[in-house]
Amino acid sequence: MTTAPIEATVIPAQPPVPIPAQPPAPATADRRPVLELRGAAVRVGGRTLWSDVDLTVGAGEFTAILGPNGVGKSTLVKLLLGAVPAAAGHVTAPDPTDIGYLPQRRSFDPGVRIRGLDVVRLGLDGHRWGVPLPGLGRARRRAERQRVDEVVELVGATGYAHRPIGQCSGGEQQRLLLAQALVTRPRLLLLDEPLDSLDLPNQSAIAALLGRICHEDGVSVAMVAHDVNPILHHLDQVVYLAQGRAVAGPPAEVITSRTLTRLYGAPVEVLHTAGDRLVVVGVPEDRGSCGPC
Ligand SMILES: Nc1ncnc2c1ncn2[C@@H]1O[C@H](COP(=O)(O)OP(=O)(O)OP(=O)(O)O)[C@@H](O)[C@H]1O
Repeated sequence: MTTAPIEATVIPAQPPVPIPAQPPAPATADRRPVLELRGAAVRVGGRTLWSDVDLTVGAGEFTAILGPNGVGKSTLVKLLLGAVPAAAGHVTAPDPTDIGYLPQRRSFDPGVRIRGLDVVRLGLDGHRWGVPLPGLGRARRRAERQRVDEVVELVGATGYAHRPIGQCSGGEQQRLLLAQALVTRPRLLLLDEPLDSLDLPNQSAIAALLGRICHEDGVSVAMVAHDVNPILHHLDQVVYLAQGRAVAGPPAEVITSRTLTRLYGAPVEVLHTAGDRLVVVGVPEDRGSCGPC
């Protein structure tokens, strides 16, 4: 039996991160799902990680991908990127050029001299998933510079974006990589544990920023998280993977003793601590787990 690290902590209020003006939303918003899984399954290394997964994410929805270590959360992200094939079922996701992706635990060696600004710009012209802004020559370069500055300001990284990224802290690097994922104005942001190297105030600030990107700018966000609490109040839904299956829905319906007990097939208790934070107690060891969850 292990305890999921969904701890109680008081998070100080953060100044709002400014969001630059975005193009106005179309009068007739597209109501089709941005991504959809129906009866989906994945296999890696000859083993089925999970199967029968149903998930629908609409435009501007914030979804957390939760579950114990090794259950296949990152593999779900790779499936949505088209980097891993579905072993069964149907998967609908945007074209990779319409997805912003922040991989798990990416960090730069202290000796890396490339500036933060240039790392962000790689999202436009050098990154695997990046596409150039329309236009040619000087006008295009000006538009790119403007967009890079805009997105660096959006993530609150203006103060250190001119420094070599190797000399930025883990949290600063994480903000610059988030800017890189956002720079092409993707329809879908796929983030693999983006709050990992951040302290609690920064977790709170990035969670609020992601909430605004979803709900004000209409970008869909699907984010792998080990601790749901920093993002809980911004989420529209969670998909909780365990024991080779998944349950998806609003957090208040999924992160409950009843739902998680059914999913794990063993008694699991969800506690509400001071500050309305959630702690999941009694999670059984998952056979595919790399450690306690
Ligand atoms: N290419 C591969 N070949 C064989 N096994 C793989 C491959 N990729 C992933 N796995 C295994 O699949 C399982 C799921 O991996 P994945 O990274 O998706 O888990 P996760 O839920 O994101 O884990 P964590 O929370 O620890 O990051 C793990 O046991 C991992 O070792």
